[in-house]
Amino acid sequence: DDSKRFDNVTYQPVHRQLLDFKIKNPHSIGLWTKNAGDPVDIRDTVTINSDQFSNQLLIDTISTLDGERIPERVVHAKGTGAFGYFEVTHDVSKYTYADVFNGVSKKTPVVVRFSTSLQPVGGSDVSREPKGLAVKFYTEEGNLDILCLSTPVFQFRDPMTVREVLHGFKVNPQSNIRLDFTSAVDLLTLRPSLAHNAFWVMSDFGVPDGYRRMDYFPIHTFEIANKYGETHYVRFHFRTEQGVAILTSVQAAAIQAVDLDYYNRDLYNAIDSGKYPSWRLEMDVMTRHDIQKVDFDPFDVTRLWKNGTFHTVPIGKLVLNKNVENLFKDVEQAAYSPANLVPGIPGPVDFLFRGRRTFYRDTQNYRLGRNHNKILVNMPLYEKTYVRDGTPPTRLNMRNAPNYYPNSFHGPVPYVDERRPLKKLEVLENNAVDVEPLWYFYNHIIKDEDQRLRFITNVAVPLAQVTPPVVQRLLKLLFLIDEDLATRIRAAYEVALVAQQAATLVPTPSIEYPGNIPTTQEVPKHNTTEIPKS
Ligand code: HEM
Repeated sequence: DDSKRFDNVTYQPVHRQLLDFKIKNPHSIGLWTKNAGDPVDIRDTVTINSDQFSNQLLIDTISTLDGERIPERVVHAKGTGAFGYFEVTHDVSKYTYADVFNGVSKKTPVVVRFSTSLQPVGGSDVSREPKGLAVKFYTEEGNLDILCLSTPVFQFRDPMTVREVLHGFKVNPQSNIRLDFTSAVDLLTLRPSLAHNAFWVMSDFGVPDGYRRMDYFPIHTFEIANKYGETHYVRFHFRTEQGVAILTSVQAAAIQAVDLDYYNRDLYNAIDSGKYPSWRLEMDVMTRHDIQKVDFDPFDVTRLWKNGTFHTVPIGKLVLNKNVENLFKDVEQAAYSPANLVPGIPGPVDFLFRGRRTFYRDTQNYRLGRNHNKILVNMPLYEKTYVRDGTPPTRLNMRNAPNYYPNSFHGPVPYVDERRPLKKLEVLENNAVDVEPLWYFYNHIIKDEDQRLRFITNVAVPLAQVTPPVVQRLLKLLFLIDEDLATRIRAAYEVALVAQQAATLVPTPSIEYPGNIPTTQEVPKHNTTEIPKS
């Protein structure tokens, strides 16, 4: 028995997935059927020398294979997921009446998706870019989706900028080069709000050592409300209980050369071995009064809140204890939307968030179809709507219930949420770019000379690929931020240019094959030596 033979061999859980299946299912899981359910005859599984047009198995096989791909996510395309729960550890009822965060020790099931942000589906996990965590809480009051990045600041405040960033930072339309640094730096210097997030990404924080080893931030300032209708303004943070760990660019390059799935592997192995990763969820809180007094815009997603203006409140714990069963079912078809909020969490009020309310629905309608909330992984615990028909899955389509509202025939009815805040906050945002957070990052968030040196090298090395006028514009921007930073990057850039030139002088040490690739086979010559007559 195979499963016994491998008992003493140590495989990583990712390598023994099939063996684990076999151990769980000591016999075949059943008869193989065609797509409509009729059993497959073994003679139809081979088609050579047969009437292929009469072979429904062949037709089913090829036509479904042809349709296997759906559009990949326009961002955050590469990712993986897991199941788990969220447990409330502290009483936060004075801040929010959201059921999911009320009642110490209450557990809510979750499905999460971790992602890289700019990689295509088959890309590299240890690429230098923000990483994502999306959490879907299946609460009693509907799905709450909280989407986070590994950087505590975002790139821009105006949703209009998003397409330019994805075009400028993803693949070049002619050269097919992923992350063309000329377009990235060009855009960044013309839209300097992007620089703060870029500083985080180019620093040690840009390549964490696995999805388990980083903190995650929803970034936006959320409005939350308690049962008296009082509001607070909060920034949530998921703090890793595995400890923050980073990879240097050199380490990441070495890993990337052999393993594009380094993060996926680490997460799967950890969960499968019972080392369940967890994060503490906490929130930095300001009152309505506080936000009017501070000397910075607390809704600005491109900057951090200043110490002394808020207090931090622990909420609970996110624990992941189950690997997904099927990547397509549980991860690819998952539709996380920041607009999926619940009573007690009215949500962010800034302009970027308002944009995001529409984008995710729209992109998921395109990617998964208009009924994407009826796909298994996205289905809320309870749902009764007046939505009907459309592209499958429609599930029971509300059976024979009335399909218009209002009606006098006992269709679903709305409720009155008396706790809902009466006043709506209107926020106006400034379009100016403040370089102070960038100065602060370089001088205070970067803690020591080693970190500073790695940051400078990470910025300077790719600059050698960028056209000189664009580099000059970047150096000007850096001078506005901090003279020491700009001087050191300029010096490191000059070294990088020389190193790049030197690299072109050294021939690539590839191995030559003599002649063309053979496309015919030599007839082996037989030994014609005559056998001596005895
Ligand atoms: C204008 C701003 C933004 C736009 C237009 C945008 C757009 C998108 C789109 C189109 C997707 C793919 C969704 C899908 O196909 O299912 C996505 C995914 C994601 N976004 Fe954003 N995004 C923006 C800002 C942000 C911000 C501020 C955060 C976090 C603080 C964020 C976090 C994420 C995450 C974590 C995912 C991956 C979701 C998943 O795992 O399925 N995004 N975003």
